[in-house]
Amino acid sequence: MNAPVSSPLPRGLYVLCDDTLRPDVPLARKAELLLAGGARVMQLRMKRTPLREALAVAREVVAACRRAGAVCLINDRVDLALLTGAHGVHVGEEDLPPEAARRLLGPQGVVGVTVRDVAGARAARDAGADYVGLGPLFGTTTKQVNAPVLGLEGFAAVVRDSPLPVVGIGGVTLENIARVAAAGAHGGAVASDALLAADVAERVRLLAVAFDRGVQGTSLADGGV
Ligand SMILES: Cc1ncc(COP(=O)(O)OP(=O)(O)O)c(N)n1
Ligand SMILES: Cc1ncsc1CCOP(=O)(O)O
Ligand SMILES: [Mg+2]
Repeated sequence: MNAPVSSPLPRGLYVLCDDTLRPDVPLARKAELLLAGGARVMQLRMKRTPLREALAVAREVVAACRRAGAVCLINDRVDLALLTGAHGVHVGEEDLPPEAARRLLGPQGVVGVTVRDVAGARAARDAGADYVGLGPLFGTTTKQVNAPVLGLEGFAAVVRDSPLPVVGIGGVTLENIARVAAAGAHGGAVASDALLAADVAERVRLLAVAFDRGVQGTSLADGGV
């Protein structure tokens, strides 16, 4: 068990503003709805947006996040993060390595890295990452992931020994996010459960409250406040 670590990322709900879900809705509108629901951490995940359009969209979304006081991370692209003044990036094994992301962003930039286990989390720490994204926690259709589903117990086991704050991802929903928080997650990353909701802003509100309730559940069980 590692000692608690401080993080540039606020603990709580972590939303993905994703271009593969509801492609009929512009990303800037999705970001507006997610922020209206009180999102504090947003990752802009553009998998099918042409690069020049992605740059323009990222400029809009980063500005909206900054106005709302939310942290904005760009998925995959360190260049877009630098050009738009985003707070940081999230990178996985098909992206620039975390050492390179850190070098380009400098000490203040937030670097998140996808990992599958404790060894990955330690390597991410050594590479200068601020947090790790760990999944898939549950089944998901948003991304085809070539790794086994961890489930809550597998997730909690990695969290216990991770030297970095852990954001859980993959199939996180309103139904399970409190348990993800209670398992020790620093963040619960949600894409489809928020973006496919009839009322996106209201769903974000409920998800954030449920995560916080899960955190409190843990501290109560630990004899805390
Ligand atoms: C918080 C968080 N964790 C993991 C991922 C997955 O990143 P990656 O493995 O690079 O896959 P893509 O999202 O790029 O398809 C993530 N995006 N966010
Ligand atoms: C990007 C990513 N990486 C692992 S699962 C996933 C998608 C998460 O989306 P959802 O919240 O809809 O399961
Ligand atoms: Mg990636």
